[in-house]
Amino acid sequence: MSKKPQHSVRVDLGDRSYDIIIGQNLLSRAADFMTPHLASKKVLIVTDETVGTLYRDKINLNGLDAAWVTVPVGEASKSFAQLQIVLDAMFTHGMERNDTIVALGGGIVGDLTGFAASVFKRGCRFIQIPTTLLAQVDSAVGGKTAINVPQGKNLVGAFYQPTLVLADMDALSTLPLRALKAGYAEILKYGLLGDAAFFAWLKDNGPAVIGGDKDAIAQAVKVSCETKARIVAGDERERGQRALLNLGHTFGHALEAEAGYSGDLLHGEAVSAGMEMAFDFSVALGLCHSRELDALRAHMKKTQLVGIKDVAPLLGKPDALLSHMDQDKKNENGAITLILARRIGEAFVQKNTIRETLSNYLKYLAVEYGGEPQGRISRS
Ligand SMILES: NC(=O)c1ccc[n+]([C@@H]2O[C@H](COP(=O)([O-])OP(=O)(O)OC[C@H]3O[C@@H](n4cnc5c(N)ncnc54)[C@H](O)[C@@H]3O)[C@@H](O)[C@H]2O)c1
Ligand SMILES: O=C(O)C(=O)C[C@@H](O)[C@H](O)[C@H](O)COP(=O)(O)O
Ligand SMILES: [Zn+2]
Repeated sequence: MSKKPQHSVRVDLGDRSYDIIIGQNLLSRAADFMTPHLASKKVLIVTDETVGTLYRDKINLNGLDAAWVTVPVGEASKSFAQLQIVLDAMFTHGMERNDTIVALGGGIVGDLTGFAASVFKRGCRFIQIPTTLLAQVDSAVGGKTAINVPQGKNLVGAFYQPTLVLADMDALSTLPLRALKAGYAEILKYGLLGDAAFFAWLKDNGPAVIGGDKDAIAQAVKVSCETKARIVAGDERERGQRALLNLGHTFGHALEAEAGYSGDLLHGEAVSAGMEMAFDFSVALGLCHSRELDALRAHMKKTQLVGIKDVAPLLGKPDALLSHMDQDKKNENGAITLILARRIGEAFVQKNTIRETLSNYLKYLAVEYGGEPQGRISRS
């Protein structure tokens, strides 16, 4: 048994409360951690091809009646087709409502598996074992589950909480730098939306997080999970403050749609560019001082995050971006809701965005950056 430090963060949701266990050497003890949360021995592990290859032999499932299903890598797996494959595997394994489906992988596996859990026999038990930085700090926590449809990102899904989250820091040692940076974007989000002191910490420690420093990563995961757990506990179904977690996402999801959900633009990359847009738009509206945007840009440069310039080829069609934003789940009465900022550490929910103003901003982006091959996101 490892003596290395281990944190536990509680997501307080009454009888659906659960713990996020953050530590090292957890996969090798997975059965021990999971067993108290199981009502039966039968589990189905959902993973993707990469994670399955790396971790199938490393996760300890001793004593459990475990079956596996593997989906292809990439955003295209958040689909009805892969949902059907996962559900078929659950039926084939003879699962009942009290049996447990386990997501072993990044946010794509987690979102798909959680949605399968929510609909299988009207809801079965569900455990998250996130293996990307993004999934450990964000997607495995809070119960948003979804697949994508042609109309847009995450538009078919459910709020459905896991009973346990096991975040093993050791899994991150195999993560490519690009995926670490994509996860870092969601960590940065917590500083930007409501925690200037955390942003200050990231200014000093962000490069270490991206560089793979285990202590820095553990601290960043802990603070991120604490923040997300607090926000979710206060507003599970995004009727108010939870929408702050969507900072950068209204723009970001539109960019992902324009990129065709291809590997050219990862979710975390779209979010970092989207957060820069949210601050830039806030400055343009006179809601935020330009020095805040400058500070964000300086940090994004230092940590080499994807920014507006990098997504230039996706900015050439402002009307298309606007129509993607029209499908956003935060919208009310036909008007777009955006998460904007007053300063670093203070974001707010802006309902009823004036359409013409947003359209003009997107047109400005198209003229200023659009179509120029300044960045590395390729035109597909
Ligand atoms: N539900 C939520 O609250 C929430 C929050 C944030 C993001 N998301 C969703 O999460 C998805 C993005 O998740 P992601 O960034 O984890 O992407 P991902 O699941 O595609 O994982 C990124 C890549 O890393 C690989 N990988 C995973 N773990 C690995 C490991 N330990 N070692 C080596 N390679 C590994 C995967 O195979 C994949 O190629 C998006 O669909 C996004 O919409 C959901
Ligand atoms: O948990 C939340 O709430 C979030 O918004 C977290 C986001 O990082 C995540 O990408 C989420 O899936 C986006 O939610 P959506 O409702 O815009 O699909
Ligand atoms: Zn996100």
